[in-house]
Order: sequence, then structure tokens, then C-alpha cells
Amino acid sequence: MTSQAIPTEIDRQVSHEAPVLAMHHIRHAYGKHQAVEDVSLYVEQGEVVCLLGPSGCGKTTLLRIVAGLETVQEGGVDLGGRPIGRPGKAHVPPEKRNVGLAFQDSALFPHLSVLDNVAFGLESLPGKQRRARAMELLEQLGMEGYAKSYPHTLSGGQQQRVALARALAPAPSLMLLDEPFSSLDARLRDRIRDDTLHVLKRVGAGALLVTHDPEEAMFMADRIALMRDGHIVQMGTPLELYCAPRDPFVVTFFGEVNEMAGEVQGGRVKTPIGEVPVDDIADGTQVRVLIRPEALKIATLDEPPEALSGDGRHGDGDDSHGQHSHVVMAKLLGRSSLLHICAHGADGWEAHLHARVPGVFLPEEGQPVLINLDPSQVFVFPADGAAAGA
Ligand SMILES: Nc1ncnc2c1ncn2[C@@H]1O[C@H](COP(=O)(O)OP(=O)(O)OP(=O)(O)O)[C@@H](O)[C@H]1O
Repeated sequence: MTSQAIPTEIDRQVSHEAPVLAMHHIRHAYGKHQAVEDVSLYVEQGEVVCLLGPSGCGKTTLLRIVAGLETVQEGGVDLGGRPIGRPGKAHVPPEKRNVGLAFQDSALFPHLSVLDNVAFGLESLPGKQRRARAMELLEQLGMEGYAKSYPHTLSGGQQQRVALARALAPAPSLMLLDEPFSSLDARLRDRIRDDTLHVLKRVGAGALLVTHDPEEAMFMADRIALMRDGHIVQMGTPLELYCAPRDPFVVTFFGEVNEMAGEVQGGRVKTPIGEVPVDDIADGTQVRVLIRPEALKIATLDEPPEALSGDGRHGDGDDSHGQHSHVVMAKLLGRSSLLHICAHGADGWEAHLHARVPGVFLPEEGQPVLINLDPSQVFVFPADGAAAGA
């Protein structure tokens, strides 16, 4: 299995409407430090796009450029087909962009009630309509009971919801969210994230959300732009990034992997748990084999043979090992169990591997096991960093 098995990017559907956001070849530097290098992306109406990547890769800089908090140095920004940021051209200020901002520490106005906070950006509406619109948003976020409260009496999660209601109240065509859930504890974060996703979909706003958390990106996004060092490494649906990663960085960013080195011979590469077919890398190439923990299908030897690979051997290869692989340790992680396995391959090749199995599966230390590989979660890349198939 290689990274090229299914298409890695969907071409933008031809649409009669301009995307709510289009960024063209954006480059941005702080002094001599190049923070963003030639980034292009678009967000369609009603679409949630996540900028995902490690700290310092340029996510917030991109968001600040769209918000108008940074001027465009190179490239261009269009909102709804209208150019609003070009180098050397008049800069459209943030408040004239019809963009909603929800940042990690979006502070509420302490001297205003919750209702007045949400109504704040609706000054173009008559008083009665302002209040009705603000109330509508508070209802959507389950905060209508707190309309008369003041921010200091609310919990962090409640404040976050009010901040979101305030950003959404003027019906922006685009919402910009920068790590909006990161200050919340895990359980609250899950709930507010879920609420936010449903409200965004209900109001039909496009959204560009910054996060460094791959699970959050997969939960929220229609498409993800995975960034590294100011570049987009891969852009696509969560399924595309997870199941057809373009390079090892994309695989490893989404979680722990078992990694081993090998050489392609006869269109296959040997591992201690069998051979892996490789379609598009030349024989003789040194490769990195990345195996997700969930790709290892574990069967204890007293299980029925249909749980194993067709002929009861490891992987799909020819390994008739003298010794079976065995369990070193098994830990329950909650929704899944993590097994540390000592895999015994041909020619005395041993490897310490991690396997993740859904639910409670805690075989004893030393328990002999057979390992079968799910090839859809095994990725092979040339060791020299060249793209597979290149
Ligand atoms: N105002 C600034 N002045 C100088 N350098 C900056 C400034 N803002 C950001 N940088 C640098 O630009 C790079 C990109 O920063 P940015 O905040 O866009 O990254 P990020 O991906 O959002 O990081 P994080 O997830 O930590 O917020 C980093 O190396 C950062 O140190």
C-alpha cells in the first residue's frame, strides 16, 4: 500500500458563486523571518476549513491576514469574490470585512450584559430588532437563560459561547476561529465544539478554524489544510489526509505509528510481520514503512482461524517463522486497548510494535499471537524523502 492509492485532493467543484474566502499565493514575513510561503486556499459558503499544524507553522498569521489585522505583503485575499487585500492597495479594515472573529481569549465587555455583548455589533439595526437577533443567537447556543447576566458570573465555557454568539450575530459570511476551545477542559471542549459545529452549519457561514489538534480538525472540518514551516503540506478532506497521506509528516501528525526501514524487492517490502505490496516505488529503493497501530490485527492463538489471515500466517507474506509473536504488555486506554507486541519475523528479525484494538482486549503477558496487517493503514515512502511514485 502506498500513499497514492486514492486521489489526495478534490478539485474545487465549478461553482457559480465565488467562494466566501480565496487566498492567492500569500507570502508573509516578520522582518527576515518568512512565516508563510506561497499559501493558496479557498473556503466555500457553509464549509468549515481547518488550518492544522504544529506551533509556529503560520496558521495564526494566515488568519490575521484574512481578518485584516496584518496587511498583505504578497499575494491576494478575496472575500465573496471581492479583492480586499492586495499589496500596496488600500487596506480594507477588519470592521469593514463582514468577518466574525472568535479567538482563544475573545474577551467579553465586562460592563455589558450578555445580551448587550451579543447585540454590540448590530448597531445598524433598530433597538428591538437588535435585541431579537441577539436573543436568537443566544438561543442557538443554549445561553438564552443568561441574557441579563454579566460576564464575570459565567463559567469559561459559557463565556466562550457568548463570544461565539457575538461573532455570529451580524451574520458574517466568514467566521475566523483561532484555537477557540483550547482554554476549556476536555469535557466542556467536546460539548462547545459540537455546539459550534452545529451552529456554523445551521447559519451556513463559511469558517476558517485554526487548531494544532488533529482530532479537533477531523471533528470540525470539511477540509483540512495541514501546514508545516509556512507551507500547506496537504489539503483535502479528513478521509484523504488520513487514508491517502502524501508524506510521512502527514501520517505521523495524525498519531503514533510503528516505523521500520526496508528495501523494495519485486514490488514488495519485507517487515517482521510479513511483506507489504508497493505499487509505485522502484525495486532497490530504500523505504520507510509506517504502520498505524490500528493496522495490526491481533489474534490470540486459541481464537478461531477465520480471525487470522487466509492461511493463518502473519501478514500477507511468506513468513513461516519458527517463533510466534507475543504480547509484552497490554493497557486499557478507555475506548481501545494498546498492546505492546514483540513481533518475530524471518531470519530472527524482532520488532517492538504497538497495536491498538477497539474495546477491552487485554491478553496476558507472553500470550502468543498472530498478526494480520490491514494494508489500508500501512504507508510506504522512499527513505530519501522523494514523493512516492515520483
Ligand atoms: N508579530 C510577530 N513578530 C515576529 N515573529 C512573529 C510574529 N508573529 C508570529 N511570528 C513568527 O511567525 C511564525 C508563525 O507564527 P504563527 O503565530 O502564525 O504560527 P502558528 O502556527 O499560529 O503557531 P501557534 O500554534 O503556536 O499559535 C512563528 O515562527 C512565529 O514565531
